[in-house]
Amino acid sequence: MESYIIEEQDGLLVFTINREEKRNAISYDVMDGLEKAVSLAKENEIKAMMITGAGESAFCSGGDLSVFHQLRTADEAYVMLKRMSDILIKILLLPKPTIAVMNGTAVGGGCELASACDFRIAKNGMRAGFIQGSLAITTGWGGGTIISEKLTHADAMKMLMEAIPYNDEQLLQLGFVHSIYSGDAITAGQSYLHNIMKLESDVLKAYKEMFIKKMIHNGIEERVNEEVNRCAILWGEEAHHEQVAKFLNK
Ligand SMILES: CC[C@@H](C(=O)O)C(=O)SCCNC(=O)CCNC(=O)[C@H](O)C(C)(C)COP(=O)(O)OP(=O)(O)OC[C@H]1O[C@@H](n2cnc3c(N)ncnc32)[C@H](O)[C@@H]1OP(=O)(O)O
Repeated sequence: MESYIIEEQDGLLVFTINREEKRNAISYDVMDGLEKAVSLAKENEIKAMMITGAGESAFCSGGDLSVFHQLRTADEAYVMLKRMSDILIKILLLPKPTIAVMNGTAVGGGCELASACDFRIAKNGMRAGFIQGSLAITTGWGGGTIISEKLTHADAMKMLMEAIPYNDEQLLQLGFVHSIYSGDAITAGQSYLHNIMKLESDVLKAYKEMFIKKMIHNGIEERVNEEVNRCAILWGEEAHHEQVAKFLNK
């Protein structure tokens, strides 16, 4: 089975992580798919991009720990973290509206992926959190930097430093989630974007570029690189490997 699905519906490019049995963890194959999707999303007939996960249980459980646990040193981790951070930057700076439809649990890198999107909507009952701190690392795909641009200082810091999952209502209050839905993920995403999709592509592009300019002015790319470097160093420490081993051996 393919680890991702890319489909187009009336100008909306939908990317679905298709690894339900692994709670839609991000593997190297999923990274390939995201790179392909972002490139397809640039085509003229695409007005907006949606990212979601297969099934009812998880949006994305972050990096695939069973694979990434083999990366032991800072240098080894850096290559993986940098690649995924480049993907997040591409999503962030895509001159089209993007939405993460969080159809279930989003933790670790799953929250980072959602952060790169302009809008985040959550299925009722889901939970999400930047739990990286509990694994003795920081966010390492750029998500910490990105969310510090989008939430208030205190809310972003609380989410990163508490490193716990929050429920849907708490996520709404923190400003991480913009709407709570019930039912089918793709329908919910289409419904959220309904009015936006009525506008001309050039209008959407002009608005999105205002936000892109601000982020670039704020040095987003350089700051994300710093995040990747610092996470890579923590990744190489024994404290991180011990926490991951605990999850894998549970
Ligand atoms: C690596 C990048 C880094 C970053 O920079 O951000 C990160 O992403 S760090 C965060 C990594 N993610 C995690 O620590 C989350 C780990 N997963 C969980 O805590 C839980 O699985 C869940 C997401 C809360 C879901 O819980 P539940 O519904 O009870 O499912 P299970 O725990 O039983 O999992 C089912 C199945 O899936 C495997 N799984 C889940 N998450 C991952 C993952 N991230 N990587 C690899 N495999 C994962 C889990 O091991 C189970 O497999 P089987 O035992 O073979 O069925």
